[in-house]
Amino acid sequence: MSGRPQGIVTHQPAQQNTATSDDWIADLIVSLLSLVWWMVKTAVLLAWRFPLVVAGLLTGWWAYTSDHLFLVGIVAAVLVMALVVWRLVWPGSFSHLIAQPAWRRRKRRAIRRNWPGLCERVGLALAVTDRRSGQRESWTPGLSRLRWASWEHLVLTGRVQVVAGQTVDDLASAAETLGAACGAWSCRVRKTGPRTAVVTWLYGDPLAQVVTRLPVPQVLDAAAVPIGLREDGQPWLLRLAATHVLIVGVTGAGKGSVVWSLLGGIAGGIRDGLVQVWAVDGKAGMELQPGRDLFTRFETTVEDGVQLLEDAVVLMTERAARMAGTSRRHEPSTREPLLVVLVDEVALLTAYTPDRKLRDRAEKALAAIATQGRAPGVVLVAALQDPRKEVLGLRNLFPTKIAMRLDEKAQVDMVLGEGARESGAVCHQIPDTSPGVAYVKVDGVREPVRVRAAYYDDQAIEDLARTHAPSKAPESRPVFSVVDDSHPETGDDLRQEGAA
Ligand SMILES: Nc1ncnc2c1ncn2[C@@H]1O[C@H](COP(=O)(O)OP(=O)(O)OP(=O)(O)O)[C@@H](O)[C@H]1O
Repeated sequence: MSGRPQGIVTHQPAQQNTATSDDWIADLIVSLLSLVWWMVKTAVLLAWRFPLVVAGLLTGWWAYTSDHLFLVGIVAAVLVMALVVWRLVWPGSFSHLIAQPAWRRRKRRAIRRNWPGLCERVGLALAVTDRRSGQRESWTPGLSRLRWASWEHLVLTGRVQVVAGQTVDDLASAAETLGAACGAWSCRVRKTGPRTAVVTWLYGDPLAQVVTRLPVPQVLDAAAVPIGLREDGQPWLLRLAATHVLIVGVTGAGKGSVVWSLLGGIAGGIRDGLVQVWAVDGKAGMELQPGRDLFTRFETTVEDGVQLLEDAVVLMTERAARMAGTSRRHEPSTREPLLVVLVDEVALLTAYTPDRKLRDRAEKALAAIATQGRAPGVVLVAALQDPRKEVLGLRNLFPTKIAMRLDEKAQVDMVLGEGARESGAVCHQIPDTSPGVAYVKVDGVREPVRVRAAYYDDQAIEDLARTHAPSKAPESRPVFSVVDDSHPETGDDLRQEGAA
């Protein structure tokens, strides 16, 4: 019994020796391949991260081995001198083509590389205990798609996914600290999903300069009217279709520039008869008079202004009755144009006029338009200085709110809604040297957006009115008749009260 196993045993060492030598060769090949792979990877990484240093070293090596050291030295010295001269004589183009791209690359790389550390420092790291090992680990939100959204305005954006156990609100609360930690003057967080957000770092302020007048769109797009610039350097496009717009700001805040930019943005539609603007300027026409030719109706007294609002309600009611059962969405046409009811300093109608009956009629007509005007294409655009409730009780009926410079920080939430100031809308901190700057809050979108309206000077307004006045052809005007008897509670009601 014991002999056979012995034979086997004596054979085994020979088998083991072959296997060991095979393993040894395989290990060596694997190690060599790993080494080569590591060297290639490191070389590519170094060339990618430090292209100039690697190019310099390679050139130096080549010059040394091929006896061209002197020649290369001369070329290098000439290059350095050329750069110095460029920097001194044409600092603008040097900064634009050399310094800024290098700075942008460094900045982006630094944030990407230091992201976990940055998150830890601003309180965005979550300590988690590993279930198997029992060890404490630090989890930080993931960062991807980090890129410069605007080179000109130095806007860097990245997609951030918070870790399970965090919310986008946690990220938003850390935005200011995160911005400062990254050396940005401002940082915004825009939620894009339950756990994802786009983070925007602003290294420059595109709104610091006056925004020049935008080209007038020749084709009406009431869903995206160009008004100016957003702080991320993108155009500020305002939805006018199916909404109402409230513009609030102290005197001199630049409400006029929002109004004129808006009129400029729809001027193509006004000229083509697709939009009608009925304007009320209770300050005897002082503000809106230069654009008189753009308006189908223009009233300059409180009494006439209130009448205009009531007429708009009649038109709205008629149109709604016509649309009932056929269409739920108004499409602007020359027969049924989008009606923009523009009221400058709406408080003159609702609060400051001593005639109580007139105030009530104004409130009632404004409330009717604000609650029922969107579907039949009657849009209210109102400008206001004082946002208190007793001045304009129905400010919450405006889905789009634009808050410009305000006196007190409590007024921010008053205009834009609860939590707007916490979300970064610091209207009370807008300097009086930046007229036209505002925060826009649209219902359904969490974060207010900082913007600046383009500036229209008197000449620009005059040109706009001259070149885009609506055609006087009778067929381009909507039929405006007394309201149908079947809807007495809205149109007739108001009309009778108005006449009283
Ligand atoms: N977007 C803008 N860019 C640069 N300057 C502007 C802008 N908007 C307004 N301004 C300047 O600020 C001044 C005040 O603007 P504006 O009259 O529009 O303010 P407002 O809010 O309408 O004031 P008020 O309520 O007293 O009428 C203007 O004379 C103009 O010079």
